[in-house]
Amino acid sequence: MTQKAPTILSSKATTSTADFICAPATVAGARSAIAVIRGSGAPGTRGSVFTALANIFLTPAGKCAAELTARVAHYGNISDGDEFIDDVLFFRFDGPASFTGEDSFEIHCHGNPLIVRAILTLLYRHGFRSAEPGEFTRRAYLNGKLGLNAAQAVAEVIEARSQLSLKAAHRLSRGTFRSGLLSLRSSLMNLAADLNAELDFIDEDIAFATLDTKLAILSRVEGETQKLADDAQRFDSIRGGVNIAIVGAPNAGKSSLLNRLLGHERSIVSDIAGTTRDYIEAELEIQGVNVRLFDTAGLREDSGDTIEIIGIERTRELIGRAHICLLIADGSIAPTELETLLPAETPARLLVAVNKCDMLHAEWANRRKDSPDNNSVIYISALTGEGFPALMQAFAAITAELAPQDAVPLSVWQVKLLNEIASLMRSASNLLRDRELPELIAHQVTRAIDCMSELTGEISSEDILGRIFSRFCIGK
Ligand SMILES: Nc1nc2c(c(=O)[nH]1)N(C=O)[C@@H](CNc1ccc(C(=O)N[C@@H](CCC(=O)O)C(=O)O)cc1)CN2
Ligand SMILES: Nc1nc2c(ncn2[C@@H]2O[C@H](COP(=O)(O)OP(=O)(O)OP(=O)(O)O)[C@@H](O)[C@H]2O)c(=O)[nH]1
Ligand SMILES: [Mg+2]
Repeated sequence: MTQKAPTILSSKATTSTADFICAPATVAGARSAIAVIRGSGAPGTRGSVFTALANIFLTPAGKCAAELTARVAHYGNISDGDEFIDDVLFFRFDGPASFTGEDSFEIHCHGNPLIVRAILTLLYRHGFRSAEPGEFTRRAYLNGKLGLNAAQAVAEVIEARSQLSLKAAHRLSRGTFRSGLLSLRSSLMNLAADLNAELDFIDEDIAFATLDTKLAILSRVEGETQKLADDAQRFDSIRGGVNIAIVGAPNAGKSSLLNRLLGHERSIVSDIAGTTRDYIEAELEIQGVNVRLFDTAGLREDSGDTIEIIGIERTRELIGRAHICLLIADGSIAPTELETLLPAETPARLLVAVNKCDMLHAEWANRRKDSPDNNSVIYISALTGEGFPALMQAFAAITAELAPQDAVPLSVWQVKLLNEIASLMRSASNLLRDRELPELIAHQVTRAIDCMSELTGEISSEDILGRIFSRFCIGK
């Protein structure tokens, strides 16, 4: 499980890795059956984390942490001198066979914040300090227990709000992103070696790889890094959820639709046109995707009501932020031109649903006969639920396009590096075609190799580590 420890440029770490750290690993401040406190630290002149616990934890047989076997649950008491604090389960992990790679332990106590507080206070008095956010995972990374991408993925796994995000996080931790980049990097390294060799034999005019071979490598790296960057950006836009704005003429059944999707009466429904004034937001999961639904004020051009006009303005704003604009037509009345109600320029994908198909107007019925349900128009009834499976399928099809299948969650700095590599590849290709000096081309290639090492965490800096691990919660 252990890999080569990374190279960290600049050693200005904000916190010392020699410290003994501790933190709650479960939600702090909440009551639960059990709470977990973890601690970690490498042994040094003042002994190990286990000897530091000597006056805190004892088993009924009178054994202290330093005398216990690793990786076994030990029952015992935590006490502060004569004062009993809690009876707990204690786990000891001996470095390097631990999550952090250091000597570490877990205390599983009763899940009361008062007890957690008391145990932490006791640990602080016995040589531990509170861990920084992400410090356990940071240590695991520094000790070569996980790659940087896998460490990043830990935060994503905890943060994921949908199955979609969870899957993307798993892809990041499984290392396909990393191994893909390492393979691209090794082909660039071969290319750089060739270019440098050409430099050495420049007078003899020996080419080590043909121009086409070199261009093919550059183009492959460009294509793949650009795709990774684009996919990550597309994924990022729906990470917080896919926004679906339900819009349409007043009384079309927008609120009824929201309520049916949610399975409860969230929005007020009435036969009075203009019932919904301000938009209403609700969250749900559709086929593994986190969706934010917005029920909006009906759009009409001739409203004289000041509040309704403000509501309509807000609807238009919302459409501008939506991924999907679900336009609801009232199927019980003759079709009217609805698209004119929408803002002309919107990045949102348009999906039209004709509601009230349980009492379809003759003209709609004729249209339906001519062109039955298709990907752009779906007939539904918010009253009976007819057409909802087709609606769900249409949502799923659009989100599948919005969310690339093999995307991984990346940070802004990583997307920037990927874009930089792609652009270096383009300029290197141009230099090659212009028969420029190999050293100029080698320079671009070398820079791209460095970018790749940063992306996979082979090389890192305190700055990058700070950015990654500060996003974690304490205790992770
Ligand atoms: N109680 C508890 N549950 C947990 C964790 C934890 O730290 N404690 N984890 C923490 O995030 C996750 C599991 N991840 C872990 C990863 C590595 C090791 C570990 O001890 N690794 C050793 C031995 C591996 C082995 O036995 O093969 C090693 O890498 O050498 C432990 C947990 C999720 N569940
Ligand atoms: N028959 C039938 N009636 C429906 C259907 N959906 C909604 N209605 C009725 O249509 C009326 C308007 O429904 P709402 O959900 O309030 O419509 P809305 O689009 O939110 O209206 P505003 O908020 O005013 O813009 C109510 O009387 C609903 O009961 C449907 O599928 N079939
Ligand atoms: Mg409404």
